[in-house]
Amino acid sequence: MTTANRLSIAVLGAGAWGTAVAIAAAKHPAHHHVSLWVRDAQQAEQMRLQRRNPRYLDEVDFPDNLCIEEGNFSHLVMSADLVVLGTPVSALSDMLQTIAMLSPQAPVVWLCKGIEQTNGLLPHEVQLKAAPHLLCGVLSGPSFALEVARSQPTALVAASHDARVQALLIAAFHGNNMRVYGNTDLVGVEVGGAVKNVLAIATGICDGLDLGLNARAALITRGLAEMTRLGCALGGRPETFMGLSGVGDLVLTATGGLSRNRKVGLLLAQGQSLPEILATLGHVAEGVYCAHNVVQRAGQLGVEMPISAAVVQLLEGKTNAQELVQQLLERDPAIESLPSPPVH
Ligand SMILES: NC(=O)C1=CN([C@@H]2O[C@H](COP(=O)(O)OP(=O)(O)OC[C@H]3O[C@@H](n4cnc5c(N)ncnc54)[C@H](O)[C@@H]3O)[C@@H](O)[C@H]2O)C=CC1
Ligand SMILES: O=C(CO)COP(=O)(O)O
Repeated sequence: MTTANRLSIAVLGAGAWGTAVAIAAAKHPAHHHVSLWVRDAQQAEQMRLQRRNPRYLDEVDFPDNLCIEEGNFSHLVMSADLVVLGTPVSALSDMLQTIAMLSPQAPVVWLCKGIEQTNGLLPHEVQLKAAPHLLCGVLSGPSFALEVARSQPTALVAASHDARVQALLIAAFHGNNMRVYGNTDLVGVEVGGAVKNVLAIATGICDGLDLGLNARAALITRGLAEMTRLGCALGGRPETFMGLSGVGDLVLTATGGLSRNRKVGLLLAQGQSLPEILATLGHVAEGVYCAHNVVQRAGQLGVEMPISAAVVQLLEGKTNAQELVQQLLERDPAIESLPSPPVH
């Protein structure tokens, strides 16, 4: 740390969320020094000239203490008090390996929400495989990039097994219009972040077919039961799914007009093909890439996830939106099984 409260923060990856998080850190009352590393040199040049990100959040100006960087990011990682990875899940393994080589002691947190497509690992499992000795954590919770960039009130979860990483995340982001809550349940927080994306595709389909608000509430509630079952089977704590990274992010993403995953569902319901949708979306919709792995991991653990399984069938072109709804409605009657509340 450079002074008592002022941190040097390197945000690697300048998509919508990396950019918004960099803006939030730079606007923090401690006036952190923030470097936002951009992979694409042309985009970096535009951002430096315009002092905003014309590709993703073009209405929000960068504070003066936010520097745009490109090229080799070694110096940024080696001089940072905190490294924030703003890239999608697909880039996590490579980024962590590179950082571990550059600065094995660097505290690193990721922002991505999903499961790695190639081997079905949650982000912290990717880290354990790729760079097991790094000090790590995840920042998650209900947070649309545009609202964070505009400094609208937001509450997040900083999850890490390491109290120093939690404290750094709180020092970096808690303040002004952002509240950051500590948590040690990495599994629960990451399962929430991954599964809510799949469920947001489902509610997008529901709303795209105009099935009504009753249907949407049912999908969210039964979706939360799916998320909780999988998360607990993987070792997460049931109460985490009642928190910001569970029901909080599920409600936001499943109902909010700014969600890309929900948009995928809306467009699928209108009859567009997945390749068409992905070609025009302009952002990563992690639910598309992790739905299969969510269902596969659930299957390995004997966990039933009918809504997520139906989304996978639709994404794989094995059913259409109307058939998917029929399939869910025709399931046998069941007892409403809910996870027991935690005993304190
Ligand atoms: N946009 C949002 O509101 C939120 C997004 N997230 C999560 O954050 C992650 C990133 O999302 P967005 O920024 O919205 O995606 P985005 O689609 O807006 O941007 C992704 C960025 O990552 C860059 N990128 C991809 N691979 C890279 C690599 N190997 N090295 C460097 N840069 C690379 C791309 O060039 C692009 O700029 C996703 O996992 C998403 O689920 C989490 C919370 C909120
Ligand atoms: O994670 C998010 C909000 O918390 C963003 O969701 P989408 O990726 O669906 O836009």
